[in-house]
Amino acid sequence: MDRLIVFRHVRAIDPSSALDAVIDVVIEKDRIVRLGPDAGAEAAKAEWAQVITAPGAWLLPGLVDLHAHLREPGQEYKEDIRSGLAAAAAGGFTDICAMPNTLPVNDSRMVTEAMLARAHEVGGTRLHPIGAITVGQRGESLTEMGDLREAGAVAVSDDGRCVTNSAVMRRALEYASVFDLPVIQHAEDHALTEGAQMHEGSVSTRLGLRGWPRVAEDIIVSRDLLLAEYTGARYHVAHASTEGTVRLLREAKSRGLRVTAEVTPHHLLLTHEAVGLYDTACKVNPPLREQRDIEALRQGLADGTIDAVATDHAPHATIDKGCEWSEAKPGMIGLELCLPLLLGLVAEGALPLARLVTSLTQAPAGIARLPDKRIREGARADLVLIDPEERWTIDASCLRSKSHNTPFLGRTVKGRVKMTMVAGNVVFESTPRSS
Ligand SMILES: NC(=O)N[C@@H](CC(=O)O)C(=O)O
Ligand SMILES: [Zn+2]
Repeated sequence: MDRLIVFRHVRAIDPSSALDAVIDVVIEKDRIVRLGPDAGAEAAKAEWAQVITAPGAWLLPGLVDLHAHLREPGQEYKEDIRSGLAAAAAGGFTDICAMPNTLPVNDSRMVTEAMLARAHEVGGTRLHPIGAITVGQRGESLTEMGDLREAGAVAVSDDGRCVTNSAVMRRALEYASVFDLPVIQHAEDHALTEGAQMHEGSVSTRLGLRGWPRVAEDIIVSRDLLLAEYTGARYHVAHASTEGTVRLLREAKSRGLRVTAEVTPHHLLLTHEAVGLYDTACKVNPPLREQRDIEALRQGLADGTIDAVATDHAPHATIDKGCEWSEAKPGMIGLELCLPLLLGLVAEGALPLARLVTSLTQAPAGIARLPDKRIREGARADLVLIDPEERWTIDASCLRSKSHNTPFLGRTVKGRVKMTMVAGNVVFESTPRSS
């Protein structure tokens, strides 16, 4: 018998289809076949139907992450494709894009194909590799972007490193546009951040750490916007962290440039004060900044200047973090915490729910040119069911990721992913509430 899943009386939220209503959603095989008030009443009577009645639950399109580090190949002790995809499914993601700073770097068809073959074996959440911009991420010669694209890469980036040479960046934008690939920049002028350990400000002064000033990001973003305008290419800013980046993007977009940007949950929620007394869980690139940056990033996300939320899920093992601050690797995990943390922002009134949903679904899908994320008849059944009321405390034992490097451990959040579905297949289902 073909698969038949019936969601009864769920609040379905899909801003791109102007949908926010309590309805039934019926899934046959891999597609949404019917939706509407009581549209599932008949189907629910079928003996083989799997009926999901979850009063108060929300049904959203499957989430898309433009920026995750899965560490395979090469650093599987931090994460691998299996654990990374399991974490993604538990976080409500049906599609994630994997950054190329693996070992070896994903700068070739061979690595892209190997990653995809592995993801295929594992199943569940879909993996979309991002190829490197330059060979070995060394910032010198361009990769074979046509090959990467043909093998399945959805974008190019040297993330972890910035393409600082203007001539290389210009050629990268020109070359990538031949293949309609967005160029994702990790905007950091390395000359200004040499030896830097955190945001340059009052906390870095107090702790005696060398600072990573905002302007190191702003300089690259402003130069890149000029190059994007000159070349007409698709340019995307990874993990925007400064007030200046938001201002520059707003101006560029007002003139119709084809530029996009993402922001991470941690840059929307934490300032440099979180570093406290050298808490290495808060060491991240770009660094946690100040309240005025948070305000600008939230405003930018709310008004669409920043298109997408991306996790920058950057797993690191205890050995990489349980050391002196200066030795600790930058990065924090995010796949399983993104949605509940940001639902907190919505609850506070700092972000409209519709913007949050769009920035985690339709917007990143569009940037990576993935199929639409929609809740409507005929759409692929990529869905996430959440209980918006469930309170839970973030604890290492409930994480699927191999690494637990996050400053949010111990924080109580409201809202939990109950089920994730990829093309009608349930790839994650939470155990029923124990209380
Ligand atoms: N964000 C980080 O602090 N670290 C990332 C690289 C990156 O995104 O810059 C990593 O790969 O660990
Ligand atoms: Zn980066």
